[in-house]
Amino acid sequence: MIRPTFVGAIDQGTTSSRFLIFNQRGEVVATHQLEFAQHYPHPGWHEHDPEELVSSVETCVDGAVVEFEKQGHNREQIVAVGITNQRETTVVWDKTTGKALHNAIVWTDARSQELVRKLKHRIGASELISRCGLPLSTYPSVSKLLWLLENVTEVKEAYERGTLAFGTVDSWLTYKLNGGTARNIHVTDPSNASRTMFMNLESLKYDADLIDWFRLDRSKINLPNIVPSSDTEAYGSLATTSLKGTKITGCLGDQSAALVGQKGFTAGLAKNTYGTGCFLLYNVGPKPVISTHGLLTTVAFDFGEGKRMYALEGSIAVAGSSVKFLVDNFGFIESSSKLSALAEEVEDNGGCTFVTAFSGLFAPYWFDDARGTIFGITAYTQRGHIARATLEATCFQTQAILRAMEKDSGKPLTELLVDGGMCNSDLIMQTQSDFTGIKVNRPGMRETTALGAAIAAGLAVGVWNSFEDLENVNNEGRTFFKPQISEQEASKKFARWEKAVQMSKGWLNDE
Ligand SMILES: Nc1ncnc2c1ncn2[C@@H]1O[C@H](COP(=O)(O)OP(=O)(O)O)[C@@H](O)[C@H]1O
Ligand SMILES: O=P(O)(O)OC[C@H](O)CO
Repeated sequence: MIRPTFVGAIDQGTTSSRFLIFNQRGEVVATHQLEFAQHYPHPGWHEHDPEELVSSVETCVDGAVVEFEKQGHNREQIVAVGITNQRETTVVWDKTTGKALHNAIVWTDARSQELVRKLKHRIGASELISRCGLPLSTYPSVSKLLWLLENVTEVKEAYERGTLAFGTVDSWLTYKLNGGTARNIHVTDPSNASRTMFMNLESLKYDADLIDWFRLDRSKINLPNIVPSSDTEAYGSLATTSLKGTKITGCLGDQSAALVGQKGFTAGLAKNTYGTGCFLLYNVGPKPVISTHGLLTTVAFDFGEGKRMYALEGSIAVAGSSVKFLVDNFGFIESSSKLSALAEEVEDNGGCTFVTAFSGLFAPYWFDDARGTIFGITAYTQRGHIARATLEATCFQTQAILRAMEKDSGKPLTELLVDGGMCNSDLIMQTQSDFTGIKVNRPGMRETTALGAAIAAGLAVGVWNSFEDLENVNNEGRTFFKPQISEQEASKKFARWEKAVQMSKGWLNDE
């Protein structure tokens, strides 16, 4: 009897780590998830403990394997593992000891604000985007690395010695899960490398001019080798956990993975993932398109010649984290899943608009001096109004991104594929459809990010041989949300949002 094969996916997100085991139909057969600590040492700072990221992943792998074997399967049926991860988050370690030299600086972290402002005055600053797809901001990894080099003695010393290793979370996990110094596997894929500002979007190689522009000495810093997102050798194999020996054959930044998991393989398809942040990726085809309206350009995935795609990206820094904020900081609700119920206690936002600019506003605004602001509070305001204004903030930013995307691509989008924690709320998805005036298409199986990583890994080892093999994967249980308000009403609401955005700008100017 031929035993079925399975693929594992490590999903290391901003709020939690997970390991999921998929069958060939793309169904989840076993899973384990673990939240880990968020560190906010100062306003605007956000860190993770790199060792905890690794141990949480290891615990998830072991937990899911136990569940898998309880079902009568054998761990050897898991033929490959893919990794997907929060992007930009920066880890530095010493390549001789394998020890992290600082906490990971998370993608949301705004501590490099001053440094970035100075860089913006350097000649050539405005041209960087045409080479690497990203504008200067606190968001990409480079600003975090430069801050570490300026402020942390151990990092500076390792740089001077030539032993400093830099990586995004995919590189760090691959390095550690391969056993660290024992194998010294230091790699990344183009979808992750395109978040650093070091990679040339056309060549998918490090760009010496970019590295020089940041005044970094390439000979003193160990950058991960950029290899395809799907590869049978480069990522090594698991040396720890109960899946010892299983090959890692896929790697994608989480937003790219979600696009792959939604089967957004062709130009014109777009997905929006409502996780801690919210990220809209629009597949623009095999050539990069540089935005002139506040969007980013990123490598969508690189599955080899003819299967390499780029995306325009609209990044929203705060989405699910605003819901978590109502839970953790204000105790408005006991858990995120209760947000919709609270919002449904009232009919509308009661005149409140919440600009959730906790660390400035990302696309398409890029205001680093804005901070979270609630407008329109009166004696009438109830908790339900704030809940509604909170969920609307993500939907309005998505609306702003779609408008920018239409201008850049020249084509209006007709359907938005959605996933991520917040998409579990019907109210949020209906609001999104109302605001944007387009159909929202939500899959039944919403672990699309992990599925994307599994697809990247599975394509390398022949679990699937082509995109056509995935035709029947994840089609079931879809829900469609269609606009229920007029275009005129949506525009009126949006104008109010834009006014609030402009009024939140400049809050930090005098600091
Ligand atoms: N039903 C829900 N309604 C609103 N927000 C939700 C709901 N379920 C989860 N969330 C939010 O989604 C986020 C988690 O989504 P997830 O996709 O797991 O994120 P990540 O990949 O960033 O770790 C949390 O910030 C949580 O507040
Ligand atoms: O953790 P998420 O899902 O919000 O994704 C984080 C992004 O990759 C940051 O760019």
